[in-house]
Amino acid sequence: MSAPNDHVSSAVSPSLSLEALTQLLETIFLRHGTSADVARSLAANCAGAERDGAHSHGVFRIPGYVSTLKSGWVNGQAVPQVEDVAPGFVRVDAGNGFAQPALAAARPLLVEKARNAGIAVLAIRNSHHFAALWPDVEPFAEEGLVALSVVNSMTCVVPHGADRPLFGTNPIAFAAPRAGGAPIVFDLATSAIAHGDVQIAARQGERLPAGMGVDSLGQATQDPKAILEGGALLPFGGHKGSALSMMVELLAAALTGGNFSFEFDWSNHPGAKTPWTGQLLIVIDPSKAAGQSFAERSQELVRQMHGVGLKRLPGDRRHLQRARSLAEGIVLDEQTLGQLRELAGE
Ligand SMILES: NC(=O)C1=CN([C@@H]2O[C@H](COP(=O)(O)OP(=O)(O)OC[C@H]3O[C@@H](n4cnc5c(N)ncnc54)[C@H](OP(=O)(O)O)[C@@H]3O)[C@@H](O)[C@H]2O)C=CC1
Ligand SMILES: O=C(O)C1=NCCCC1
Repeated sequence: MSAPNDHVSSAVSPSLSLEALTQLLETIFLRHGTSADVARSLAANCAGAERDGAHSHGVFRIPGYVSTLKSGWVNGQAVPQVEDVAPGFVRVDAGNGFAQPALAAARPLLVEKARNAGIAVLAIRNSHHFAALWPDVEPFAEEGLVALSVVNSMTCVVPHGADRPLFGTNPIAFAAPRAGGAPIVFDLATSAIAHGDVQIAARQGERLPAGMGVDSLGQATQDPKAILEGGALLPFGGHKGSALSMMVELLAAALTGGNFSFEFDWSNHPGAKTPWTGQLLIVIDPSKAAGQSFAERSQELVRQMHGVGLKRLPGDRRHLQRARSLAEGIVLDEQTLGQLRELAGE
């Protein structure tokens, strides 16, 4: 097992420690006009995704962040405005900035309210979310809380039974504490495949499994380029995923005051990639619930699932990859690392 090194190329593939990758990404964000707070927040998020092998939302996203910042579509210096509106409700206007700093700004108040009232809602609007959603919920479960979050994105998914795209890929993430183990966490796009994975498949010249999307004529296709160039994605699970995607539009946009996935127009900002929408979080303090300890019950459920033959829980793959990355370093190919260094001005 080799030790993680800091920006040192090896004969095989270069690997970076989490700290070195985070620092490199922070430099990129700062260099492209974000405030120090925003740079720190986005770099930690993106490096954490890469560490966990969440490649569709790791360093793959950096050129998109940079082109978006350059286009003027997003305010990298935005200071989120947190409003305490009710005993169980916090609102944030992200000021056309990124969603992660808005969550960070509202987090202490949200947790205080959830612990006092048993439940609290955070409604973020006027925000851009270009990342994986699990980093937004996992930390709540690590401190004993249950968290659910939804965010809508940009029109690229055809609602079940319709013939043109309207919804975003609209992920749902959930985290719950578990006694004696990592929290239970899942995070899934409500589309049959995340848009990022379609882009990666197109770049690598791979075909997609059947049932993921349609071409510009509405015909089923397994060609990722046909989906990206005038085509669209399908929801997962037909009418069921479509209903969940609709729910995400309602909660992340209508309830927060953010844009629906079809409402914003970025055509005057060439290079803009980040959806300008909203995000909702619901945080529950399970110590207020009836019965035995929630975390013990979570663990009992997992035990029973393993008892019926389950080998992999959602989150298991990430945790395995996390342990590997922390021990051996985060492996990036030469070309990607070179591109990151260039963006960092190194
Ligand atoms: N910001 C935005 O607007 C958007 C962000 N996204 C992000 O894209 C990412 C990828 O989404 P998606 O492609 O749907 O995710 P996946 O389909 O890869 O995984 C969805 C969930 O299922 C788990 N899982 C996958 N395979 C198995 C299995 N065989 N057995 C048990 N559990 C399994 C995963 O756990 P594990 O992670 O451990 O594999 C994960 O929690 C998400 O992080 C999402 O937030 C997507 C759309 C829009
Ligand atoms: O992968 C996706 O789908 C998306 N990720 C970031 C925001 C846009 C949609």
